[in-house]
Amino acid sequence: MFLDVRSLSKIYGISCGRCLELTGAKHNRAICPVCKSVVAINGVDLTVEKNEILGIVGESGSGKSTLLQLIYQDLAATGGAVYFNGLMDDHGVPCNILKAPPSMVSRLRNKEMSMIYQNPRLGLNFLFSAGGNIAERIIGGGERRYEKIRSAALGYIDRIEMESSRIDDYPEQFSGGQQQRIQIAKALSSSPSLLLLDEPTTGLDVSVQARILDLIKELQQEMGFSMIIVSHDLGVINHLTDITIVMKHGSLVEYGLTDQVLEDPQHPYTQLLVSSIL
Ligand SMILES: Nc1ncnc2c1ncn2[C@@H]1O[C@H](COP(=O)(O)OP(=O)(O)OP(=O)(O)O)[C@@H](O)[C@H]1O
Repeated sequence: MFLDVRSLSKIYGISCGRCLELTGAKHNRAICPVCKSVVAINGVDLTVEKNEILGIVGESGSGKSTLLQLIYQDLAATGGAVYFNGLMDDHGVPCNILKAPPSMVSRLRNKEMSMIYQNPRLGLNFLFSAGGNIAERIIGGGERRYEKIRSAALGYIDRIEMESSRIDDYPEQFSGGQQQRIQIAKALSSSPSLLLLDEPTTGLDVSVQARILDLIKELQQEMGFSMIIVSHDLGVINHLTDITIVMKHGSLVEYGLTDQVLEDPQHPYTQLLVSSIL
């Protein structure tokens, strides 16, 4: 198994010890009735295989972004485990990366996993040029030779269909769609095996959205990484993903092949979501 997430939880607040059992989709609430903590993620289990694309949908506040941030370790989890790409600890036991030493976590974040955020300001350093942003990640992945870094950065600029003459321009000088493409180039420049995308095209013009989604799909097929994508848009989920999970109040209410989830939704929330686009 490439990515194995087990009983993952994130609680904001003091937590009384009963928060997980008293919240989630089955109780139709994310706020613990005893201590009022917010349970953003409640015992989530999921797996992703190599080259597989998992989609996450769910209403606003259901925990989609938090789930990605826990896997990428932008946020610290309250409980649970994440196993990644067969990584073992010093004793030859599968390594829960949530408890891995900082050196391993930084290697995972700088090389093995990449995140593309809805807001380019979270994924790009606006004080660096487009090329500088890509170079930063290539250097983080271990490359130190200037010529190699520059030519790799130019290669990625070309791959996202941008003029090479713009490599020294700053993020501020690009449109929203171009900034997202630079984020994609930066994220992929370390050749990650897992790409996490949090609403990467929300807020962009529909034609720009379509081109960026096609680009992501092409690059995924070419480079063969696994992907987890959060989207409000079932069209995006249908176009890109193999497997879909549906979240509500921090827990999974549906989990299956995307075709099945969209054609024959089982949970009332998913039925509502699907019927709203028909
Ligand atoms: N710092 C925080 N303190 C308290 N609660 C938080 C904090 N950050 C997030 N939450 C809560 O965690 C829950 C999950 O938030 P999250 O951003 O993951 O939802 P989402 O499904 O991505 O929503 P959206 O689709 O609106 O982006 C929400 O109830 C949110 O209010």
